[in-house]
Amino acid sequence: MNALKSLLTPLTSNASPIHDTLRLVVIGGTMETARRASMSAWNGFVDSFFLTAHFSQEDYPYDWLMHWLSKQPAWGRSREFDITTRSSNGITQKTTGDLEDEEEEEDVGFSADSHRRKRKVAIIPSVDTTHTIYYRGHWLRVTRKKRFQEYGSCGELTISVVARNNDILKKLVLEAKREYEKDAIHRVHIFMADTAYSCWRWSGARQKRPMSSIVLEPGVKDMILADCKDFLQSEDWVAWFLIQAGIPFRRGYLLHGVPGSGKTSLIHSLAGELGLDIYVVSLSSKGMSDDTLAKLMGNVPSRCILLLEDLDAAFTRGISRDETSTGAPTRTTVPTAKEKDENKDDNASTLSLSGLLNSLDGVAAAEGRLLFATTNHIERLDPALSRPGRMDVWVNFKNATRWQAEGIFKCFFPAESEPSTSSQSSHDPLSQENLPGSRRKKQSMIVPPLLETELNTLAKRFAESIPEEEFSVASLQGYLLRNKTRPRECVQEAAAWVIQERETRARLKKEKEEVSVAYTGSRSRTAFSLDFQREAKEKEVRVTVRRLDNTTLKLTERRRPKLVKK
Ligand SMILES: Nc1ncnc2c1ncn2[C@@H]1O[C@H](COP(=O)(O)OP(=O)(O)OP(=O)(O)O)[C@@H](O)[C@H]1O
Repeated sequence: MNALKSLLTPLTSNASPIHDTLRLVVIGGTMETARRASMSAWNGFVDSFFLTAHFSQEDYPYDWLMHWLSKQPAWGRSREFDITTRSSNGITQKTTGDLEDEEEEEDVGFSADSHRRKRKVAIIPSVDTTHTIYYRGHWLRVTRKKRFQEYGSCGELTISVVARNNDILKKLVLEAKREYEKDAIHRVHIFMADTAYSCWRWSGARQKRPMSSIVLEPGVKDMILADCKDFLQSEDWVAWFLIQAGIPFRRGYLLHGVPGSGKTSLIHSLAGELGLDIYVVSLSSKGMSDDTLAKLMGNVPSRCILLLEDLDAAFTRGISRDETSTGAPTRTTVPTAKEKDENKDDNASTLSLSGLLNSLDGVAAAEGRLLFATTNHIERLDPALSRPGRMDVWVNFKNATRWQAEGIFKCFFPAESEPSTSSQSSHDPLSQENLPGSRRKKQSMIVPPLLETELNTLAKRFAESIPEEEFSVASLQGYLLRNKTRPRECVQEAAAWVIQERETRARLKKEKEEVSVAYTGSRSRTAFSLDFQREAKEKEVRVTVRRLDNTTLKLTERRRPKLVKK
């Protein structure tokens, strides 16, 4: 205080306007500094009572909390908000009833106007706005933020609460998790490998597909499902014992066979049945390398399905293998820095087979996850990759048998129970009982339900028109989809469709052969022209040398190269 007085005395002794102004500046500045200091001290004091939790969009708890918040009325009453049709987690954010209408639900597509996909609209409070929500006797301060990173922005949620310890935040997270899982029970989450940053990106949540909608030869589905369940239910001590004994605790399934036979569909269906997320890696994707794959494998959660898609495509894109290798994982074929540099330009996959085997066999792989690999060309796979221990269960997917044709027909048309029989849910996944509300209503409006006896007869007749193992289930599904409102006509026209399909295939095959011949011809012409250019270049060099040699001889001859057709 004395110091302030001594500072002000020279000013007060002189009453000129300049001095008055200076005096005001000094007093004002001092007061503002004091105010700021006291405010920050107060904030610091108040903040010392707050517990704050941060949730990053890159991790699951963020999704749980966003889902929980979307159900809080205070969150929906925000006065500054974003309107979006995208939900961060595949589970629609329910913030307000104003923009929602049960009839407006996203339609998956069985109605005549299914091309007009309707979207749900959600309201999410804008970033950097703070909301106060009352929860179990505490006031939560919730703020949504955006954090900028090297590869784009990432959402963040901050929740502060005045409490003695973090019990209340733990309760909140657990409750949010439970609610999220309850609502996500009908969905399978899919994560795709991002090779650029060696991490997993959430790519969407799909509606679970009932196992009954996958039509495979009797026993196949049950066998795989039982095997997966058996593996997942292994007691922890079994896993521990096996790992200690050096025995790999993992299970690999190789699904191979013709395209469109249900390999991917079966995996999605199994994921739904087992309540697992799917992590998908395409080994031939750009930028895939041994290191990237190892990092990705290390970041897969222990309970999930890891799907290696189109295993054979990775080979055609140049997975290399040391010829002397025995199949045991080694690092000998890891591309050198020079090789990597050469590949950098086209960003191609530099994954080696040894790198792949290392990743599959590595420590991170032995955590009880299910590995599924699919291929259309099993003959192209290295035996080391598909040997038992890496791929324990092999399933061959063939073109549709008559039995499958009958099954897929029944999946397509709704069945109505016979008046006399008790109401019984048919195995049909699209049957009235198995469809969600609005979709069930719409389908029964456009497809008149068939009595079960008629459906069985039609399905049998349809199967009789389909040749054994000639068409994929996907192509039969395409035909049924085109006729989804006319089951009877669909059966009558099936034989004609088969003939038409055969003709189309023959025509396409012929066209392909012609293109291939033309391509081979043009390639040989190109090869010839390249040979010519190379030879011309060599001659030119020789002539140039001669010129240099003959400078004194004054020889300036330039010969044309001879054309040699190889
Ligand atoms: N066995 C099946 N049961 C039911 N639907 C099937 C079956 N096979 C194929 N489909 C249908 O055909 C379509 C393609 O199937 P899917 O993608 O599972 O085949 P895929 O064998 O994985 O093919 P690709 O090898 O080309 O990846 C899907 O819409 C699926 O519903």
